[in-house]
Amino acid sequence: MTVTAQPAVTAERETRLLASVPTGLLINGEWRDAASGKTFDVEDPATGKVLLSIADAGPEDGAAALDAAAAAQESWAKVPPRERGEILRRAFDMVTERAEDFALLMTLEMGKPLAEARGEVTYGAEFLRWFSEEAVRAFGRYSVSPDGKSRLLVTKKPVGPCLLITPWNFPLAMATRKIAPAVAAGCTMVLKSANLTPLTSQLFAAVMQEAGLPAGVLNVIPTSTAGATTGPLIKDSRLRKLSFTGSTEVGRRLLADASENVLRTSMELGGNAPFLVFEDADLDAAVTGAMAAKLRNMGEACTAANRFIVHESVAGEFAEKFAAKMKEMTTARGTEPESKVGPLIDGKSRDKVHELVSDALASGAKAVLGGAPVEGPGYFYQPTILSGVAEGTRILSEEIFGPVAPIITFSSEDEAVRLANNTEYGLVAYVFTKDINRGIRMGEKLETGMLGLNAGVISNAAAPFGGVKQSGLGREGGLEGIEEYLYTQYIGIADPYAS
Ligand SMILES: NC(=O)c1ccc[n+]([C@@H]2O[C@H](COP(=O)([O-])OP(=O)(O)OC[C@H]3O[C@@H](n4cnc5c(N)ncnc54)[C@H](O)[C@@H]3O)[C@@H](O)[C@H]2O)c1
Ligand SMILES: O=CCCC(=O)O
Repeated sequence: MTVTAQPAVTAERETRLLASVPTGLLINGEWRDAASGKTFDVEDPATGKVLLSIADAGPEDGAAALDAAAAAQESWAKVPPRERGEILRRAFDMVTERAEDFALLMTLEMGKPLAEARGEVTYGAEFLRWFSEEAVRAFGRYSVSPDGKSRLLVTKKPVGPCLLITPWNFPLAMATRKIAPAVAAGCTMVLKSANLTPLTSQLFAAVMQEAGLPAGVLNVIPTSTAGATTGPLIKDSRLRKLSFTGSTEVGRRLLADASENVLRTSMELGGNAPFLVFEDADLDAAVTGAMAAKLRNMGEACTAANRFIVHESVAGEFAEKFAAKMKEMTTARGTEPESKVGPLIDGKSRDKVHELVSDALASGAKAVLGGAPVEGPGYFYQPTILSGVAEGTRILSEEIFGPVAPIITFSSEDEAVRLANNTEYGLVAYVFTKDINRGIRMGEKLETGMLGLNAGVISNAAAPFGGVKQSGLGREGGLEGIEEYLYTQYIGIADPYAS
């Protein structure tokens, strides 16, 4: 495996890369037009220019994709686990070899700075490597019943055809985090990629084909009509699982739809992460962590720190040091070498960010830095810090999804915990303290699926990613990730000594 050097970004390279992206639907191993012949445009959020038009799946295409997945399920489940793992391992090598292509494509369609996109390639590819290793470890067990009169054989089997729905913010990693464990477990799939960033999934699906994935195992249906195209699939009895990553609002609706067939579901939903800085924290480390937890992906991450809850004795110094670092962050198209903060995904998202900031300012908060959209083309927003944000302000209860850090203060550990848990979300929390006992106590008291202790980014293919409360159900990655695509079957065996 060779990792490519970092070639310069030129208009020709962009054009060549875009020309290599399949623009059709992938159904039963073939790229084809939508039955309606319709296409939709994918835009560069930094310039508003159309990058590519791709096939726009409708209900008929969705049905064809599920037909293919259902038809391939039985034979795919019989493919030896080692072979499934080897396909994933080849895909890992191929994505790594084409890292620069994947990174540039993500920067073009999603906006993140190229350096961050490279980071996502590493992160996203790691799910392929991790699950290539997990494919051969879906162990069951054999035991003697407590009364000794029978034997218990417990096996793991693939759940069957899955519908995977992914968001726009991590175009590669959110796809590989679902596809890799499904492949490892022996499930077939229909992937509905995000309509704002479908291109990375298109290229990745082509890589999976090249890596040897049989026809029908992965079917890809980008669409501009998500509900109409995937709704019938969720109600089709051949579908056995829905794995969704996206907003809590949409997840809640899909869960209701999935209840009709009592579908197995995984839900990776929204977050409202608290970032706690205690009075004994190493403030420089806390600021480094805050920069990562806030500005990774321009704040467009479910794991983004949404509320900075800082002890009153260090809040002023923390805000000052944080602002000094934030000031160094240049907003520019992600392909520009100086870019540290790319554009937000679209005008609607930027308006929502500004609405939350304006509401906080009107409620008495102070802008330590920023506080407005960036003039000119693209959906850029100034890196922003707000201090003196009052409890109950909207910005503390809604996902910001932008480079904005509201600071609220506390005076006791109990108050910090109360503020942190005061949300319907429960994805991740960050805690900065030098007191290890306090760190452990926070792990016990904070209602989140994940905790970063003196760390601002904890995403890792080897770790179980997921939330509690309205942040979702199930886990992706880690030892747990493959379990989401397996069901347990128990076979009771009569006493082998009975005559
Ligand atoms: N917990 C996690 O792991 C995680 C990871 C990334 C993003 N997110 C969350 O995702 C959200 C941002 O992503 P988004 O704006 O793409 O979310 P979204 O809920 O709007 O869309 C997510 C996906 O669902 C599709 N969709 C929308 N309506 C649908 C419907 N009726 N039927 C079927 N599919 C439908 C979209 O086209 C997209 O592919 C944030 O809330 C963020 O926190 C969570
Ligand atoms: O947006 C949420 C996913 C972020 C991650 O996997 O680190």
